[in-house]
Amino acid sequence: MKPYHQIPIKDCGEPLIAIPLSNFAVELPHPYVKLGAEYGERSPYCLRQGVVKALLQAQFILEKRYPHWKIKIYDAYRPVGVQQFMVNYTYETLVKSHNLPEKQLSAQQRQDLWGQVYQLWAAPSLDRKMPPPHSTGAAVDVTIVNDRGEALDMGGEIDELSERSHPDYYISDRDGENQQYHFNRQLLYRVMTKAGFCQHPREWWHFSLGDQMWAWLRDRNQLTDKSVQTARYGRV
Ligand SMILES: C[C@@H](N)C(=O)N[C@H](C)C(=O)O
Ligand SMILES: [Zn+2]
Repeated sequence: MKPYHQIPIKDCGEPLIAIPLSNFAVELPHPYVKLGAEYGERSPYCLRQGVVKALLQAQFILEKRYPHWKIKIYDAYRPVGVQQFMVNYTYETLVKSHNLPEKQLSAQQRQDLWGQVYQLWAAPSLDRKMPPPHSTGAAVDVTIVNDRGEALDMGGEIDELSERSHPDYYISDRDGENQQYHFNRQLLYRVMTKAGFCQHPREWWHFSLGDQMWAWLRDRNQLTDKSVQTARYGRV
């Protein structure tokens, strides 16, 4: 259980709608579909109506300052089944990277590896009081591409299991290249938060609006008067 799971959810009932992809850049084919994840009848490129509106606002803010630059959508809606698939996939990839058959791992080694997985991924819980953020249609993983269609270098990859995923990893670096990574991350942070999103404290690419994490972060960062915040989006 994460601290944000204490936040009560009062779902506002807004529908999941297709993201108007022509306004953005998109990672295609979808990275998790490529790995074999099954989405059923819903596309990964949909979000709650209010979240799509905010994402369009973020795109507007970006292109006002940088004409023809685009927010690039890596992932959006994710059913709990896909969350489970990605959690398992990440664990199996970690095991392989240790060059050991899973059966030979000690209980401690297994526990450590699962700990690393859950540093990055939310638990694939079916409990309606603690939905994985992407299963609410309120979370989106994004980066930025410039007017030549090139992704800005953020000094780390989306979904990277490392310290470099921390949004402020390069903050105190005065070295030229690392400073540029921090600048690029700051640009993404600014356009998304100006549109109302909150950023995951450990992942430079993950933003959400209206889910439990968002309500908890707003409370923590004192962005609201109310001491008890409520999430407006639960599991779809
Ligand atoms: C791992 C990344 N793609 C992500 O979305 N992480 C958050 C915490 C999640 O799993 O909801
Ligand atoms: Zn995410």
